[in-house]
Amino acid sequence: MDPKRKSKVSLFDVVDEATFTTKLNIDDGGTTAHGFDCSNMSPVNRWNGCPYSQRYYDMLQKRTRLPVWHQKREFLKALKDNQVLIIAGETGSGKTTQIPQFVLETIDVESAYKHKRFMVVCTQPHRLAAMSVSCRVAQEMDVTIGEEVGYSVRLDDLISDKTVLMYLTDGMLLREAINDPLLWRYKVIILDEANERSLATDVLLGVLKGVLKKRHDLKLVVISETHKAKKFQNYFFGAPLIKVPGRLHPVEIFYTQEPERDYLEAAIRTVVQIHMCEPPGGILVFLTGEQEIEDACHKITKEVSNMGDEVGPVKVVPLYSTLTPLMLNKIYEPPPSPLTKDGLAGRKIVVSTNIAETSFSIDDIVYVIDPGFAKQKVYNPRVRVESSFVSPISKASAHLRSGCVGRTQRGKCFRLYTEKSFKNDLQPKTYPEILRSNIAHTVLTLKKLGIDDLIHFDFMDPPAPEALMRALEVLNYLGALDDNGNLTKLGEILSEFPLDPHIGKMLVASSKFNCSNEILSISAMLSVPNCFVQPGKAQKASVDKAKARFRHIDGDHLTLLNVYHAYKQNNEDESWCSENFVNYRALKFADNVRHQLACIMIRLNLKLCSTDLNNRDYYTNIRKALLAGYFMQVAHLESKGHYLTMKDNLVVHLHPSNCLDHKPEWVIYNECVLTSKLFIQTVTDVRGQWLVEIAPHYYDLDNFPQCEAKQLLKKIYKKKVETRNKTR
Ligand SMILES: Nc1ncnc2c1ncn2[C@@H]1O[C@H](COP(=O)(O)OP(=O)(O)OP(=O)(O)O)[C@@H](O)[C@H]1O
Repeated sequence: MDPKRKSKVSLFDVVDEATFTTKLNIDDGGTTAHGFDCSNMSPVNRWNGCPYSQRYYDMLQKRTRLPVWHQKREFLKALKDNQVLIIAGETGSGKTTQIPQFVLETIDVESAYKHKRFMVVCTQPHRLAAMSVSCRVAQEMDVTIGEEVGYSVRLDDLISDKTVLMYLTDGMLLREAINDPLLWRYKVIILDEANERSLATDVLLGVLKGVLKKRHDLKLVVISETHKAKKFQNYFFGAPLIKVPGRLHPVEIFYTQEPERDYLEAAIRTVVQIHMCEPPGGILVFLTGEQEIEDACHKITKEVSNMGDEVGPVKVVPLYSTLTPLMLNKIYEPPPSPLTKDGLAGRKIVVSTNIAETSFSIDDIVYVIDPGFAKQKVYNPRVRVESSFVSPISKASAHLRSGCVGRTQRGKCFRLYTEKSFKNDLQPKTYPEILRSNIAHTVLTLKKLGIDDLIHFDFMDPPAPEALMRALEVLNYLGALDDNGNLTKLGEILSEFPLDPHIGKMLVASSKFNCSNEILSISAMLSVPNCFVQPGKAQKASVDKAKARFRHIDGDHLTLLNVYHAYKQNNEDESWCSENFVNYRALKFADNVRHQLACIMIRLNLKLCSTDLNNRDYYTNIRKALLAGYFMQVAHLESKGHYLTMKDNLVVHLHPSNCLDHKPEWVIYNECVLTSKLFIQTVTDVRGQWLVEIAPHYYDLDNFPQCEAKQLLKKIYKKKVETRNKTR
């Protein structure tokens, strides 16, 4: 080992803050603006033995101005004295980037490398946050991303055996616990944004509570927004709480006089008004989804450019979870310069989903526009379908949004709803994901972790008994759990896929149906929200024409397969994508997902194979494999012209976006969406006899409600018996 790497610091010895540089702006007494003594800092990076770069010093100077720096000593002392610690603070105080680095200072470099363990992990609810924060922290530590600092997210990671700090999604840590139940690789676990209460965070909390009892050397730091910190304190037996001040300047809140009829139009109008009338400063607009955000960015840019020299230039930046870290960096860039020397100031406008409420803090934002809506995932256990709805946000969410300004200067928040509506209509808080999600995959993970007594598992907020029962039932029908609720061999396999168990089942079945290559592509395409670009109304006809080129008359899954094949045949070419209105980034992402899923299949010894394209069973085999995963999401065309879902008997309609050229008697579907009616989306034509062939245990007529489909299935069963008798 490089002797320069040697450190005398052992775990939880508080490192003296006197580790700074003379290259900082130091006052005469050798201290920084915060009074730290910088005179005896080593000029060599203890992690890689290299001299620090100038960028390191520049960043360090900024870091020392973050509110959390004032509490470094207090934090390290509390961490030394306690097994669990709760940190609460407003967004932008430096928790995500600095706390893990403070913890690292307590780690002995030599033993870190000797034991080849990741010492510190910090979880994030969003993959984009994990990827981007790790890059930022690698820069702050003056090391290469993927070496000393890395990330691990679903289907992607960048780590090495040198990694000592890893940012990862909470779901990934949960998966790690499957193979390493006591998480021996970690010395300190930091659960960041715990207040978001993602499904995986909630399960992790329960799992970690158990691990902490068995591993007294493990430390846990839970980072939360101030209002929810008390709940974490209570959950962890009164663990100490450190409050970090965040917002330092007042924020004025404005409401509309009357409710807005069209929140999107109102948001764009408000952006333009602010840009025309308010002093310089960035604008953050909250909208609900990727397509809406892209449209809004387009419209804002157009409206501002129509105004010519009357206003300064704008840089409009989207922010949503499927961006790449490189694209995300734009949110931190400065506003555009004035067009001429004496021209009007430029402005940065970030248009984001609610991901910006907690996961990203952008310092130069002065104005927030909050239309009061967000896309929420809701699971209906009765019909076993998870859907996304645009719904009003909670008061807690509105508070977080207004908290995105005011840290570096005074700010303004424009709520596009009335004060009365804020007071009377918004519910106090957003319900944790565990109370509104399909928990089948979570139950599978818990079973794999050896947690059988789910009723008594220490959930912070236990899921509804109906949701739990539904999850157990679904897993039983899929063959992942036996009738006693124990994990089967297939369940073990399905738990290896970081995906909904229906997709896992489809992948496993696809090897038997000789079409796993195709099902891999379809599964990957299902993991991206929209593979087509949807520009404004003007181009709708051209987009529809382009889409028609990929259309497969038997359904949307096969159309997705056609899009993927065309993308590969055209050498993943970006300009081909834009000519055909195919979302290049989405396809690139899907391709990566496909690669990762293929690796899992190879590891599990599942055959990668295809039926010959000229064989007439090519598409039939694919449709059968789809049904093997989705046999619980089937609808039948009733004589009255609508569809009825199997067993639940819900009246549904084919979504107008479907690619079918006919109304099949039976269809499988991926989602149910409620707009003007209840629609089924992403549908494919299947045959009635396949239902009884592939899922006879589910289509057992003794347990089937009366409906037209039951009569048909009876006939199919009868015919099957007759054919069998004939062939005997
Ligand atoms: N990738 C990045 N590029 C530039 N600046 C960044 C980046 N990531 C974070 N920052 C800046 O670092 C500072 C600290 O951010 P940090 O995320 O640690 O705060 P936080 O208290 O954890 O806030 P949040 O709750 O929003 O995550 C902020 O000024 C932020 O703007």
